[in-house]
Parts: sequence; structure tokens; C-alpha cells
Amino acid sequence: MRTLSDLAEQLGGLAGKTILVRSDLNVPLAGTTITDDGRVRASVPTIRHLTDAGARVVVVAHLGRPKGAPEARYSLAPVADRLRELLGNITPVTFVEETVGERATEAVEAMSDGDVVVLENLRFTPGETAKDDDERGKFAQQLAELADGYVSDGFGVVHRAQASVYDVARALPHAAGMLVHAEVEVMRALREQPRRPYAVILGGAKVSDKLGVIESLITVADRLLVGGGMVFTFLKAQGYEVGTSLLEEDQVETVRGYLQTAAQRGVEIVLPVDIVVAASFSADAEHQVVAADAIPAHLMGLDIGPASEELFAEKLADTQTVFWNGPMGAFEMEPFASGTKAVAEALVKRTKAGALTVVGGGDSAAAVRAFGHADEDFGHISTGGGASLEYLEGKELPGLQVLED
Ligand SMILES: Nc1ncnc2c1ncn2[C@@H]1O[C@H](COP(=O)(O)OP(=O)(O)O)[C@@H](O)[C@H]1O
Ligand SMILES: O=C(OP(=O)(O)O)[C@H](O)COP(=O)(O)O
Repeated sequence: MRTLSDLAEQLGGLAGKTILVRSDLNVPLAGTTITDDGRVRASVPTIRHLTDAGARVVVVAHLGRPKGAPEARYSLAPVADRLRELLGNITPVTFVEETVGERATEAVEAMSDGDVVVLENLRFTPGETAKDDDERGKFAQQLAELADGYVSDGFGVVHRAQASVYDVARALPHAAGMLVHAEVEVMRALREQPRRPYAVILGGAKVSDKLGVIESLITVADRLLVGGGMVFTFLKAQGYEVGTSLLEEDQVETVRGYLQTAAQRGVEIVLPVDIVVAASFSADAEHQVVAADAIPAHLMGLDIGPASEELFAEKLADTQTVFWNGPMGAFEMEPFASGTKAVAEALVKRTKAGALTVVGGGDSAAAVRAFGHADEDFGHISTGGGASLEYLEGKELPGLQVLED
């Protein structure tokens, strides 16, 4: 992949050039308060490198999953404020409440060398995520018209063939930013030479997105530990009731197939044996621990239980490589944080024992930091969850492949 120096050479220097930077600034928010700014911090080195070189930097990013129309709770305004602070309040950072259009164009035209403009959430425009190539291409063209060059630095989105990740790279001189280069280097080592036993831990809430990776992961990992919202489709596939828990009904058959394939290949799929259940998705809902095969019909599973914590720790005890994406429970609420804490601690132990441990994903990274762990407690904390998983599967990621041309 081309570097920032390659791009500088191609453009005849960066000073005075307008560079569109696609970052992943999809941070967890409580109202307008950022609860973990890891992704904003990770975006700084590339932006700083460009502004130091005299470029005018236009940052584009998404937040959450709005459906192609503005929604105040998904505004990037608080993120732009945090970026301004992280850049030391010296670099002028202007937030524009529009992604493309007159105001965005005017703001970009008014920039001086070394300035930063942050545009509003890309996913407020339907073109960003459109399935239709023309619609996506049109939006990408509008983004491209703002700049002289494009830098892809949002590692967490390189698995998305979206306008700002994929199409725009085809319309402008481009390069991968420093974060994308650094992340790919770690993931490549993990993909090409994992020391064994190699375990992958999967959890979280993006169940339909991430169930598919299991098909390939059972061909590369020795052990797969499943927690979080993923669990219930597995329990259902085993014939158990899952109450009101997250469930991908139409994936139950597919998951049954995964269980069979894994058994044939001698790959262990480790499922929780007990679950913390509650009546609703809320911190003050009464909760209890039940056996995984006995979830009452009116309750929802929100964490793995204590026996599962022990089981997971045991299954990790001899691993030499561990990749973890997706919290084991709704860790943002204290009563459902224990499983995620236990897995984080098991990984820290493995790091100390010399294993390569990687935690990936916005919420997973936020969780380990919220529990007070330091970056050094893990081999690597990746900004990408789904992106890392798809890379580890061996897939060609559209947002990386397009940078190779
Ligand atoms: N059993 C569960 N039911 C509902 N949500 C869950 C459950 N377990 C975990 N979650 C939620 O999953 C979210 C993170 O999922 P995801 O986005 O897939 O992870 P990451 O951002 O690390 O890739 C968290 O907000 C957490 O509350
Ligand atoms: O949060 C993200 O991914 P992750 O939850 O897999 O880490 C990225 O910002 C991608 O977001 P998306 O899954 O809505 O495309």
C-alpha cells in the first residue's frame, strides 16, 4: 500500500494541498460525552503529519448507524471538539454541519495551510452506504471534488465497500495513513504465523455481521470461544430456548452447520455454560444466573455467568495467540460487566506469559480501558473489530485492496 510519502511525491509536496482523510471516529457516546476516545487519539498521528507538512486536512467519518438522514444524536460535533483538544488547540479545527454541499465547499475553500475541517457524519447521506454503485459513486465524486488527494486511515471501516472508504480512493491520488499501515502490520503477523494454540474469542452485538466469519475462522484457529450477543444463536442451534435474548433466527441452521464442521475438524467451539439474565436491557433490572440450557422464556441473556468465566479462563490458559473481538456482555452496565472483565484478565495473564494477545473493536477496546488496563497489558489494541476479524479470515478487504492499485 502506498504511504503518505508516496502521496506527497505524487502531488509534488503536501503544502497547500487539500487532503481528504477518512478516519474511524465511531466512538461510544453517553449523550454528547465521549466515553472512550481511543479512535480519536488513534487518528491524530496521520492528521498531525499532514498538517505539519502544510496540508489542508478535511476529515470525514461516520458515527453509529443512522439511516441516510441526519439524526442529532449521531452528530460528529463532540468528536470534532475532542479532536481539537487532542491537536493541542493550536491547529484550527472547524466543524461543518454538512458533509457535502455549499457550506462544506465554502469551509474547505476558506482553509489555510495546516487547518483542519471536520465534516458531518458521512452516513447522514444515503450515498455513503448505498448498494447501488452509481449512487455511491456520485457521493464519492462529491467528496473527491473537495480535495487533491485521499488518505484512508480508518482501519475499523476498511471491510466496508462504502463511498468514503472504497469509491473515493478510485477518484483521487491516494495512500494508506499511518494507522492503517500499523494495524495491517500486526494483523498480517497474526494471519500468517499465529503461534499455537490459537484462540479467537467472539462476542458483542453485531451478530448478523460477524457470525459469517466463523466459517473461515474454524479453518484457521484451534479454539473459538463465543460470548456476548453471539451466544444465543448457538444455544438455539443446540435446541435450547433463549428467551428474549439477541437472536439471529435465520442463522440458526447455518450455525448448526458450523458446529458440525468444527467437530469434524477437531476445532473446539467453547460456549458458555451459564448466563446472567434479566427482564430488560437496563442496569437496574433484577438479574440472576441460570444454566445456559435453561433460560426462562421472559428473560434476556446479558452476560456470561461465573462458571463460564472459569471455563473460558481455562480454555485460554495454554494459548500462545489470542484474538478477541466483542464484549462478553452488556459491560456498559455494571451488573453485566463481569464476564468481559474476566476475559480481559485472562488475556492480561497470557500477555505476561509471552503470548500474543490482540483486542479489537471500538467497544472491546473501550471495555478494557474502562476496566483500567493499560495498552501494555495486551500485545495490541486494534481500532478495528469487524475489520480485523475479516482480515484474519483471509478475506480481501475492499478498503485495503483499492489502495493497492
Ligand atoms: N448479551 C448481549 N445482549 C445485548 N448486547 C450485548 C450482549 N453482549 C454484548 N453486548 C453489546 O455488544 C456491544 C459491542 O458489540 P460490537 O460492536 O460487536 O463490539 P466491538 O465494537 O468491540 O466490535 C456492547 O455495546 C455491548 O453492550
Ligand atoms: O465500530 C466499528 O466496527 P466494530 O464494532 O467492528 O469495531 C466501525 O466503526 C465500523 O462500523 P460499522 O460496523 O457500523 O460499519
